[in-house]
Amino acid sequence: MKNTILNYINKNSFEKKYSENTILNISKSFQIPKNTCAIVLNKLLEEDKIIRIDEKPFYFISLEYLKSENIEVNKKTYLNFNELVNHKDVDAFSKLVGYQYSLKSTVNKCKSTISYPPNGLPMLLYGPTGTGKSYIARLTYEWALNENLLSNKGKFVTVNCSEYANNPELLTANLFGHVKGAFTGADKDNEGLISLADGGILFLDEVHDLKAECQEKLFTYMDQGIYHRVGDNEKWYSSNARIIFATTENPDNVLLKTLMRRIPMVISIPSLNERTSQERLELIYTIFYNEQLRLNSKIRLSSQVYSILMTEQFKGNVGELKGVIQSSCINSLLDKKEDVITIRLNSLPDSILKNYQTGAFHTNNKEFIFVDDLKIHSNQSKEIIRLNESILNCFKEYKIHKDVSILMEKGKKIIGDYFDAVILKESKIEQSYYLKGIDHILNVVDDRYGFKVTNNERRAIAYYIQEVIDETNDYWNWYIKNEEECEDLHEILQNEYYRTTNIAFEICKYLQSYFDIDLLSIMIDTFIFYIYNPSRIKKAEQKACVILSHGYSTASSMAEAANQLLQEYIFDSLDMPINTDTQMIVDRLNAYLFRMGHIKDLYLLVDMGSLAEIYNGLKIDNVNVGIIDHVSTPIALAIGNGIRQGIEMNELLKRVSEASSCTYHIMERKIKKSIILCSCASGIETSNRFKDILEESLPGGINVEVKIQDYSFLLTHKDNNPLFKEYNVLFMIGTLNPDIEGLNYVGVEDLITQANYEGMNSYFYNLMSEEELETFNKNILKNFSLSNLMNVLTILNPTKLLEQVANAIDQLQMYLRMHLSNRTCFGLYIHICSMIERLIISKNQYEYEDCTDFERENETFIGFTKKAMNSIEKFYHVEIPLAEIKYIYLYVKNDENK
Ligand SMILES: Nc1ncnc2c1ncn2[C@@H]1O[C@H](COP(=O)(O)OP(=O)(O)OP(=O)(O)O)[C@@H](O)[C@H]1O
Repeated sequence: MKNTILNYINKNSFEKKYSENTILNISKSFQIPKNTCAIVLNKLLEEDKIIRIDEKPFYFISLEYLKSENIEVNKKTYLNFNELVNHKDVDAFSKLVGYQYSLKSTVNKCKSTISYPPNGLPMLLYGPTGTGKSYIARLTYEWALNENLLSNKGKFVTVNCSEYANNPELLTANLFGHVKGAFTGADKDNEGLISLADGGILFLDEVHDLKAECQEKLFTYMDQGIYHRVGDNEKWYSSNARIIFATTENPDNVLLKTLMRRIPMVISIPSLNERTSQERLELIYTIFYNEQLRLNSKIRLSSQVYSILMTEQFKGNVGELKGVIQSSCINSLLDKKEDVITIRLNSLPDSILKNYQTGAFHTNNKEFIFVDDLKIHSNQSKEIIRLNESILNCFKEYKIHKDVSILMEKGKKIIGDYFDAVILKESKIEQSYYLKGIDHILNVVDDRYGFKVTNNERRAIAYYIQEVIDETNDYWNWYIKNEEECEDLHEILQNEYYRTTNIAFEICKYLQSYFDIDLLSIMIDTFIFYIYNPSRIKKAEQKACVILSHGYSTASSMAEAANQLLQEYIFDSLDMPINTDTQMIVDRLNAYLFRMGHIKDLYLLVDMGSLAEIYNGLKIDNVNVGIIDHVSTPIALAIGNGIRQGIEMNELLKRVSEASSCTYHIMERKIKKSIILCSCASGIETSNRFKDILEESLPGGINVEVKIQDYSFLLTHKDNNPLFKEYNVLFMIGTLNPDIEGLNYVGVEDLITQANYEGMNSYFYNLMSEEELETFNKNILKNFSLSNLMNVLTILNPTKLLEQVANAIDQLQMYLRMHLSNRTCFGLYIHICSMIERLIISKNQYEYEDCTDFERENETFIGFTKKAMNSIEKFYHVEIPLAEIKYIYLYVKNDENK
């Protein structure tokens, strides 16, 4: 059974359907009880075969799959998918309901106090019972641990002072430790809790019960970090524990003034009644949700129970609310049908029920609310943030599956769901101001691009905009936190869906100026997902049609009219003031084409000007360019219609020119052959060997060649290299980056250490299918292993040579007092081994560059290198020239560990 379940999880993981790996699905698929299923899953978890993502509902992903994707796994459970993929530790406080609302300033104060340099400051949490003081103290510890503020083994040690209210001496002895014989019963030394908390946090709960003598004894520790154990007033002990106090009493009344003076931060925690009903709802949901997990069942509650939980003045605050919910779950365990536990009025504990008289409720007793549905309500106020989060989650998944059509499909669904959910929310869009503005903007866009928006969608957009405005602060904060990801997502959408991006951008620009809101890329992306319509826009995506005309708005009016009449966005326009010369036209066109990304056909509709001159100036390859002159609106319409019907460029331009007096010219795609360039600072021989390995690694039938070039030639010619003109150089593989603008570089050491396959794969865009890329990566993995490379690179005894070189590099690191990264070491191994062979064979009489400056400026480095290489030089009877030492120097200088 275990293996069958593992196979199931594995299969879903590889198909990226992770979220199907829930206990419920697994138990249904294999017809086994959920409890049994949970036991098996826990076993698999224990055995490191799977990990658990604690989203709601939680699901599992197989380790085999994660390994295949090179996703680093360093624990068994993750709070969410984002944490797994980005390895960002989720803020420990995010578990605290209200951490962004009523407890926001509390959390901020805890964070800044505990991290105050050098060792944090003492703080006091003050609030009624059950408000979460202990929980907050614990989360402060987790947070500090994640932030590396505490030592690795630093513990969280709790002392509840009220437990010692009648025996203060025992508390002092337990806290500070005691020596053998200090008091009756002290039969051995005891290190004490302050010592146990060394490097961590000591949490003194109910500190109002800490007697004055003990408070005083704490001062010395708080001031100097030292203390005496009970029974030994001679010896000083030291500890580095940060202290958090908590009390339910007014601290000014119960703590010594001298202690209060030593606590710079007193944080008061609000009672449950002081929190918003939104937050109370979230608390109820979270507590029930955890019970669902524990009991492995769905829970529903009657509307009466719901209403009591929402309104009751719980004196014991969150703690009491939690207790009431837990006991009502226990009381209802027997009322479990078809895996659903029902919580009714009589499930509530008597202490609550006695406050309510029978008949006080008029709500329909048959109404039940499922706990899972509470979630939707509990997060209502920040829908916009949740929307953004969902979009970014899609993007995170995209980074694994790399299929932009799936990204688009999921993004569209998220926006669709959001629209569905908000359309009915009248309250937010009462003000006709929003709707009026949105109507106005969407009508303009409709006129330009034939982009129809239904009334319901208009309402949803109005709601969205109002949320952006209402939640500006949170919206911004969220964006700042996720800026990098947002911009990456935007870049991908813009490259792949340029025309859709144009429309989305235009809508957002209008919204920005009409409502005076900030234009963030996530907003544009939201609109890209919303307006993208595969049947309408996709076919136009690979084609660009630009109307170029002299005059201030001739081209744009023509494009606008044509798009409107065609009811589709086909034409872009470039207006050329009368005195614009051809070069300026060409420059603007090139900028436009650069933004367009991948297109196959470019239609240029021009009013006059030299067609050939325009064409020759275009900086594009692999695109069919059709230029037609004497453009007019009817000609644009005829072309637009033809494109919509899918007529091929040659045929279309022929037809249009025959029916009018204009001429056209087509330049077929000029396809430059794509190549990978091998060029090694270690010599042409090494380049040649890399070339062989690469050719062996490329899957059959791929239209990519491998070429070599002398490294010094590459350096002298920089971007003026004739090879770059003749070929489309996908990237260069070598042992040292020549840093040439526009030349992508992949270091051999990256291939050995399997770093950055992703970057390399992206250079094969459109040249290899997913499967071919996979084969290629597997071959690279095999062929570029260090041992294989050594075998191929040298005719000397590779094991011996590698050992000697590795020793030399170790010595060099020691002399330099540096620790080089693995990447740099691998690069150096390859480089130096190839160099030694070259020196021995002396086939390549290298013209070494003049190194006088290098020699003068790096005397120490040269001395160290010679010393480290000394035994190799002796063994192989070679002398390592200065220019080679300079290469080694460059490697070391570029090391990322530095
Ligand atoms: N904001 C919150 N989010 C989630 N759970 C909470 C929150 N606040 C409190 N709880 C839960 O409520 C229970 C009571 O909290 P806690 O024991 O921390 O309160 P306290 O203020 O220390 O109480 P006391 O003063 O009686 O010691 C705990 O189980 C805690 O996990």
